[in-house]
Amino acid sequence: MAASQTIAKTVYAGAFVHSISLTELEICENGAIGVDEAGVIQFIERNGSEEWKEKEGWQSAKVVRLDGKGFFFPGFIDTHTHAPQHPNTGLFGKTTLLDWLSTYTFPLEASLSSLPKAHRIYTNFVSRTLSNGTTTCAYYATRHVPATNLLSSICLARGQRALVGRVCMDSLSPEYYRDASIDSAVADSRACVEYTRSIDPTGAIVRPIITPRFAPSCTAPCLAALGALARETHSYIQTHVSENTSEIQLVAQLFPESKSYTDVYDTANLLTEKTILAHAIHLSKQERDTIRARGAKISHCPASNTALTSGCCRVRQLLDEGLTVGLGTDVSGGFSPSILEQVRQAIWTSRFVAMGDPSAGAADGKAKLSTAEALFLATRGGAQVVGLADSVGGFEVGKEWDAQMVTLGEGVADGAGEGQVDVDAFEVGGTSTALLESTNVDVFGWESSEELVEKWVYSGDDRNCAAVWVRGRLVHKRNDVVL
Ligand SMILES: Nc1nc2[nH]cnc2c(=O)[nH]1
Ligand SMILES: [Zn+2]
Repeated sequence: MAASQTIAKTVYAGAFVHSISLTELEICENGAIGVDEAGVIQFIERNGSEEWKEKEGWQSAKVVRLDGKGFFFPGFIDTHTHAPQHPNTGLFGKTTLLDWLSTYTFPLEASLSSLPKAHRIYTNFVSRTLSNGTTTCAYYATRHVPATNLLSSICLARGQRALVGRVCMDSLSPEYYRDASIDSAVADSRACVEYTRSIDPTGAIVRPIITPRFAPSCTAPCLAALGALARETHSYIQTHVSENTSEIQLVAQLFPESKSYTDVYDTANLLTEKTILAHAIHLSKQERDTIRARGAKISHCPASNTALTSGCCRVRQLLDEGLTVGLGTDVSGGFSPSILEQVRQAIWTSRFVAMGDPSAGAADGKAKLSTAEALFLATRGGAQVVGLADSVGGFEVGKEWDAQMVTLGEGVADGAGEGQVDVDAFEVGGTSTALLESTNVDVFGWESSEELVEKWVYSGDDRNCAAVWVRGRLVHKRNDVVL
């Protein structure tokens, strides 16, 4: 499924679900969404209306009909992940951030000096994120220019929207995996920006992102040079902030002149409206105020934060204070490439905060995120974080068709019917192996639409992701699906 396929005018008919505010989902049981040849939504009809059949030019449109249990849902947006770390997914033992980096992460990333190895990992990871419904991804690559450029090319060829960043690190990292100088770090980053712009001049699919790994990996002059490069090239910026308490202490030692971790980045002009800050768990009020004032955005990475025991991010507080938040898988600190998994994990983390996590202070009943709120972060919130709020994240006329088709299986066979059950009258069989294998979500037929969404969130996975489109192009399809 290459990005070069031509798109037919298409009507997506059936149920659709999307966020209409932080707290509200629209669940339309019988809709029709018309998408033109440019992948742009031209009309949305609700309540079984078929007025579109009278619209000029739409009579011969292709129709993708979703019958049975399921719905169209906006593509997920992963606001922070590390493609080269994918082979380590699930491998972290009992480490915390700093020993995890030196034990697991730096050796693997360094090995992507081998382009064939990078090719194998990146093609697999892009397929994996697409098959989980991720239509946009903010990727860290490694410090290697050829492998970083390869990741940009793969995203473009597969049609996945991506921000792709060459990782900069001129300090404290091992000798075998370090930028030789500030000049080379800047020159190599510039080369990656230029390459990405050369293969996708409008940035419709891939865009470059300046990527200082995190403050401990960069000297102050290197951070400042990267801030200047981002300004000069009008680029996005991504980095990590305030993930782990030992890391915060290390930053205080390395940058004694700075008021805080956030201030290190602010001094280097790295906090802009186009900045994505991953984790942001232990920020002070002053730091949060600075981030908001600069318009920088936050990627909440709940699975990673728990896996590396970094802490419980108080997302409710960030939202209440007006910060912009999306979700990130942070593979391989995070153990899953799925944003649906992050939706669950974000809800869980918020419940730990609500119950009174020791690092989060007193219990806070208001902290709990609802399913609708977590799905907002996964779609519209993410779109705000990566600068695409006008084009993706929800279904409106004028937005682009970045969507996934969620199917929830045929339903569990109704052997018993209603009323009295005579145990002896039933065969002691079981649900078919085929059904067990095809979905993890058991649907009995009496669930409301709202309950089907809840079931998908709590027990769904990539088996429920039947097809995925970016800008109207089909970029993933489950094998059994005929469109
Ligand atoms: N989670 C995470 N935090 C980091 N801080 C610096 N590098 C990394 C990384 O690769 N993953
Ligand atoms: Zn990360």
